[in-house]
Amino acid sequence: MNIEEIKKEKIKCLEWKNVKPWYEQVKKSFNIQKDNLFVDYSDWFTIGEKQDLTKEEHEVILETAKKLIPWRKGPFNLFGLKIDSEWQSNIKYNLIRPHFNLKDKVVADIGCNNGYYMFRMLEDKPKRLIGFDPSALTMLQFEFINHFVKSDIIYEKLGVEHLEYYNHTFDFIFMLGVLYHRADPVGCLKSLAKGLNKNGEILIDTFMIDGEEEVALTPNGRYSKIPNIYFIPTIPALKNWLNRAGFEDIEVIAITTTTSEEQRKTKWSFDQSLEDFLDKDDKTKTVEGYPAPKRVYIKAKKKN
Ligand SMILES: Nc1ncnc2c1ncn2[C@@H]1O[C@H](C[S@+](CC[C@H]([NH3+])C(=O)[O-])CC(=O)[O-])[C@@H](O)[C@H]1O
Repeated sequence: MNIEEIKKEKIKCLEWKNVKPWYEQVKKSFNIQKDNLFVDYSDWFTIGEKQDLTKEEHEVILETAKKLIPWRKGPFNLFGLKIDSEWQSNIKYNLIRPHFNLKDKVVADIGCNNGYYMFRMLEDKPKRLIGFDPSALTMLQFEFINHFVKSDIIYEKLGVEHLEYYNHTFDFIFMLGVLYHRADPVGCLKSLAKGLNKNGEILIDTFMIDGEEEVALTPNGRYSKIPNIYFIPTIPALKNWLNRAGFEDIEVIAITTTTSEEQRKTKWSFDQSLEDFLDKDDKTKTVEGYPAPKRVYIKAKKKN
């Protein structure tokens, strides 16, 4: 696989009929040049202050942010404009935060969406930070925000399937909320192992079901109205997958049930959110009758 050729091919999406209008709008925001902006790396990832911009510049920021709806991950505060995304991603970030130190490490965030976690990870001063995500919309959300942050984060419009062919390996790989989207989860975890340096580590989260049996739920069609969910394992089954993929020291760091505090409709998101995905009369079930979304967070090391 020639990764440079794939990258060139993928970037052509900026000319696609549905993507071009987003890109044209983002380019307008690139005309706003500001230096030494205030940055706050906390829950509302904040760049710049209201007084930094003229009225016309504020209008461009607002128009661009609106054009790039839905904002699934965040929240961001851009020159006082509060982009309150569907997910309060700060809840996930704060949960995983005590479990890593990225100082001087080469780090990847696979399925990085618009880069919210990567922007927050900058506080650790990693040696290099690279996000992989095949979505054009989230890439443009990232480029819009990063134009003002001016970080050296690299956003690759690539998927986890490209990781093992990338031009270098990583010390630490995050892959949050991606494994259930993969039809071959063990193969996907093997790609993570191939993408790691010796002694490399991963931190992942995925949907899980309760139980001690080594089994996985395979939804028939949609799960929580999401079309591409393939396997939802018990924790013992997930540990077997990780073991087969070449990981050891497998540590469960948290188990959570998604709440409507964490995922909800906002004016920056789609029309539907968690409350529409669960059974109206029984919030422990999805609309399809499956167990409601529960996530397990795992840290593991590559076997030597
Ligand atoms: N082949 C692929 N390879 C990598 N990423 C992909 C692929 N296909 C889709 N994606 C991307 O994976 C992300 C899944 S969301 C998790 C976001 C964040 N990590 C979070 O944990 O909040 C799911 C969720 O919200 O649970 C999206 O950004 C897709 O574009």
